[in-house]
Amino acid sequence: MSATTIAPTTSAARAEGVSKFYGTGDATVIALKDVHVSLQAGQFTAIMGPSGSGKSTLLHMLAGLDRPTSGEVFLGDTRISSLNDKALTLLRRDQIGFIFQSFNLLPTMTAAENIVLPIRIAGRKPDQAWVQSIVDKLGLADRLSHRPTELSGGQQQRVAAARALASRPQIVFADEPTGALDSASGTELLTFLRKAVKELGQTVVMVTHDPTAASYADRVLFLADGHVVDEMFEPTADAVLDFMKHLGA
Ligand SMILES: Nc1ncnc2c1ncn2[C@@H]1O[C@H](COP(=O)(O)OP(=O)(O)OP(=O)(O)O)[C@@H](O)[C@H]1O
Repeated sequence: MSATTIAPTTSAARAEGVSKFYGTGDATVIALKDVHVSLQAGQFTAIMGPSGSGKSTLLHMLAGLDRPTSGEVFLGDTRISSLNDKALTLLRRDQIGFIFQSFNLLPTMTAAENIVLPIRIAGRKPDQAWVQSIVDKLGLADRLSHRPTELSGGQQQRVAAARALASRPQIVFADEPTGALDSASGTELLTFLRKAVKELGQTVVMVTHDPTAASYADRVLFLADGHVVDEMFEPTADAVLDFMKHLGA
């Protein structure tokens, strides 16, 4: 009988017994309750669930944008829930990429300047070959000298995606990244995120309402009432939609 080899897996981020309460007394809202989850490095994970189920709260906890009421959050081997504010700010700047629904580009800067801004702020030099490969994959090469107002929403979000990946972060968090995009621009962005994971070895975690967007992921986590209630690997849009109907979304 041959021995079974279990492939080693590395956790890019994990939550251990994470709860998050907002408010006090009768007004307390339980946004997350005892969540245990581990997100694999080199995977594309989508977080789905009905409105108010805790998706953004979980993303904010994992990304060190907010602190849990109880429980622990790790980025790789670093216990981020016990870092002070300054250390957490540096960790976010140096090791995490963010893509938000609203792009958050600086209007006075060109696309090229926006893309490398976090690296410049950190006092480092961009890896030009890496940045160029990201820009090429995103089809932004002929837009680099444009300012955000001279770009479409889809192009602005692709600049935001380039900025998120420019420093080769340990993990990229995307909160509803296609929420403000038309479907063609959304597809372009999702195709890029898929390639960033498959071809560039990046790790992406995305909150979305859209089953089609979730189908680009390797794994979907389903939240309901502040709990992770299920997960799906190699999701299809139809399977995700069916599951969301069960959750009453
Ligand atoms: N800063 C806050 N203060 C008070 N309650 C909050 C705060 N942030 C979130 N909540 C509450 O926590 C719960 C979870 O919110 P969260 O935004 O994480 O859900 P979500 O699944 O991302 O929702 P949506 O899909 O509508 O964006 C909700 O009941 C929400 O009203």
